[in-house]
Amino acid sequence: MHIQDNYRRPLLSLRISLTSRCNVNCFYCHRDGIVPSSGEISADDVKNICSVAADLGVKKIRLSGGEPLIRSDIVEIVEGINDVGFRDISITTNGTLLEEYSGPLKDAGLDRVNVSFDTLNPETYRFITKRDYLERVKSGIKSAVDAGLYPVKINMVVLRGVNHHEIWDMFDFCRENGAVLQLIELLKTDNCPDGMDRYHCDMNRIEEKLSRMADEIRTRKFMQDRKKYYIGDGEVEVVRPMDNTRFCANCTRLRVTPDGKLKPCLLRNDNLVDTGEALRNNDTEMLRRLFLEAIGRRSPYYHQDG
Ligand SMILES: Nc1nc2c(ncn2[C@@H]2O[C@H](COP(=O)(O)OP(=O)(O)OP(=O)(O)O)[C@@H](O)[C@H]2O)c(=O)[nH]1
Ligand SMILES: C[S@@+](CC[C@H](N)C(=O)[O-])C[C@H]1O[C@@H](n2cnc3c(N)ncnc32)[C@H](O)[C@@H]1O
Ligand code: SF4
Ligand code: SF4
Repeated sequence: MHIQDNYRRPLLSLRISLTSRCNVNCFYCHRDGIVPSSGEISADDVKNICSVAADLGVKKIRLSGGEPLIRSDIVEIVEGINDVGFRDISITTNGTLLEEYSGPLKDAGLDRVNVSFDTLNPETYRFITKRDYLERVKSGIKSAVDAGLYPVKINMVVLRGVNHHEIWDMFDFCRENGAVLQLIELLKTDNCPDGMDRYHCDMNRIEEKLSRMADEIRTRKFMQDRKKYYIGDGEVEVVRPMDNTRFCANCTRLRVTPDGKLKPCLLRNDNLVDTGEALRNNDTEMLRRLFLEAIGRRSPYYHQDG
């Protein structure tokens, strides 16, 4: 049984932001739409939240942030989630600490990772992240593939004038390393700094080219109707959330902030549901009620008449 929201969208997936902290500083970062906070829920809290989510029909857990791998208890967190039992446990990471963690995370029950990696050029990498970790990320990606995390997806935010000309090099890099390329449209949120418009890239032209080259195109129904292009032995997925009513109409996610608030939508912070008291009192019934409240507050951010 899946609980549906008021727009008949089932709740299938929970995205937990484990921290607002990060060890790099990407200039475009929306931090998963989260207002930074210093509080971080414990590994036990994460497990309790996931138990209630599983009871309500959630099948997939995604850990994100900030940078989730800077949590020193990240392996314990994944073990706890794995004990509850889900079809799919994944992490979105910048990959800088992945070489150290791929094996332990796989052993703890992690299924897969998405690694944010926008460029193969060291200068461009430094321009985007303000750090020199490009080689570390490459090693991290290889270690994830070697550890058997599958699929390993490479998240490339397409930035006009910065990396848009690198798409095919990234596609080759992914093919050579057994990863899937995920092209992401730059999203402007309240969290993003000003002046981002000049980096926004028209994804239509990219998708037209992918369509011409693809041997097969598939649509991910319960994943916001995203398109997947199969080209030779490679695979490219395109994520286009901006002003995309179909994307929101097929949204099946609820989020959790680092300080334990349920967040019905990436792009809103005015309808959060605080679970602090329920977590402190270990009150599963109350936590369940709060989940239902948050599900009731879910609504498509971009919609036909708005
Ligand atoms: N508007 C919007 N954008 C999202 C949402 N979830 C993810 N995104 C965007 O999608 C990009 C990739 O997110 P990931 O955390 O790698 O996960 P994913 O691609 O959604 O998940 P999988 O394809 O299952 O691996 C991010 O850059 C976000 O900007 C969402 O719920 N709403
Ligand atoms: C906020 S990060 C958190 C997890 C981790 N630190 C990482 O970078 O993968 C999650 C994803 O959001 C993407 N992202 C961040 N800001 C974005 C923006 N303005 N538009 C589109 N995607 C963005 C990142 O590239 C990354 O793939
Ligand atoms: S690594 Fe992730 S959280 Fe950190 S700044 Fe980059 S996109 Fe944001
Ligand atoms: S409703 Fe739209 S913007 Fe909000 S989380 Fe879902 S897909 Fe993202």
